[in-house]
Amino acid sequence: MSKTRIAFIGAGNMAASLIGGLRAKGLEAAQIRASDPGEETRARVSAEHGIETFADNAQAIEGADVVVLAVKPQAMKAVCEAIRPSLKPHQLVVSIAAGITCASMNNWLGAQPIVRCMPNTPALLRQGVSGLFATAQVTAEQRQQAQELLSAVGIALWLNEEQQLDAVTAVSGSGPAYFFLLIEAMTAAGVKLGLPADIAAQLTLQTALGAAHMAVSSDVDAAELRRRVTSPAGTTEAAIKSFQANGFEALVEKALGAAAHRSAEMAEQLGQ
Ligand SMILES: NC(=O)C1=CN([C@@H]2O[C@H](COP(=O)(O)OP(=O)(O)OC[C@H]3O[C@@H](n4cnc5c(N)ncnc54)[C@H](OP(=O)(O)O)[C@@H]3O)[C@@H](O)[C@H]2O)C=CC1
Ligand SMILES: O=C(O)[C@@H]1CCC=N1
Repeated sequence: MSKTRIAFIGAGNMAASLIGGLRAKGLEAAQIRASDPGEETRARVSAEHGIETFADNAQAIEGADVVVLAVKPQAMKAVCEAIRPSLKPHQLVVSIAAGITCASMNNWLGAQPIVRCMPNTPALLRQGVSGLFATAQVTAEQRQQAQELLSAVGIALWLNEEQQLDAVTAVSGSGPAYFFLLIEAMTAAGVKLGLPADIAAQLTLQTALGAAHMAVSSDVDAAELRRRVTSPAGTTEAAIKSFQANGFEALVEKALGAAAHRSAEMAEQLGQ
């Protein structure tokens, strides 16, 4: 990765997180370029990361080893078709767009080596996790380049089946939003139980942080950690029983199913 040149098409939230991670990992500013139609976006990314930015996608990809497609799924077809004449066969295309298949991208781009992946927003703090899938055209060196790109902002996990990216999107791509929803709901419940809002928020946030640290660093699983909090006939048991009587696990399964279904549906709707 030390000499790899990377071009980002789209310089929004996820691209900025990835660029920040790469710069923190020691990539030179000159190795990274980005293009975006927004003048303010370009100025912000340039100022924050010292990289060159372009309004023209074709200019950004000139000389790049890796081209990262970081635009909204709805913009992918037009972006791919527009850059097709400028791409060289050896350039690796890495897509982070939700619900856009490699087959669709190959239709729009031609027979380009493609890695499709699904990162998440904690990438901003280099605490992200990504699932990655490579097409058959991707060389071992390009696989390594994609691995290093995504592991600059967290953990990178390879998948053997592209379809599994729908599940990755449901679990970790969208996942931060579920934890934020739980934080919102616990804070609101704490307030209803009589706590000042700032105290309820601090209690909830530090509990989320502490629990996540424990779950990551402990040598026992989450079920055992939960058991250790749950005293027989105590307060936790009362809460867990209430969650489960109201179908908590089924609710989570249904919600993640809806996200995975939407990912597959987007592939159908946007992939033509
Ligand atoms: N946000 C998340 O949690 C995650 C997002 N993703 C995926 O990452 C991708 C980007 O998402 P995110 O960063 O949140 O979105 P953003 O909207 O923040 O970033 C996309 C950027 O692309 C720009 N853009 C639009 N059209 C073009 C074009 N033709 N050429 C170049 N740039 C263009 C947009 O400009 P403008 O705003 O002016 O249109 C915008 O600045 C999406 O495909 C999403 O599915 C993946 C994992 C997690
Ligand atoms: O909501 C979305 O579609 C994107 C993909 C995963 C997170 N955000």
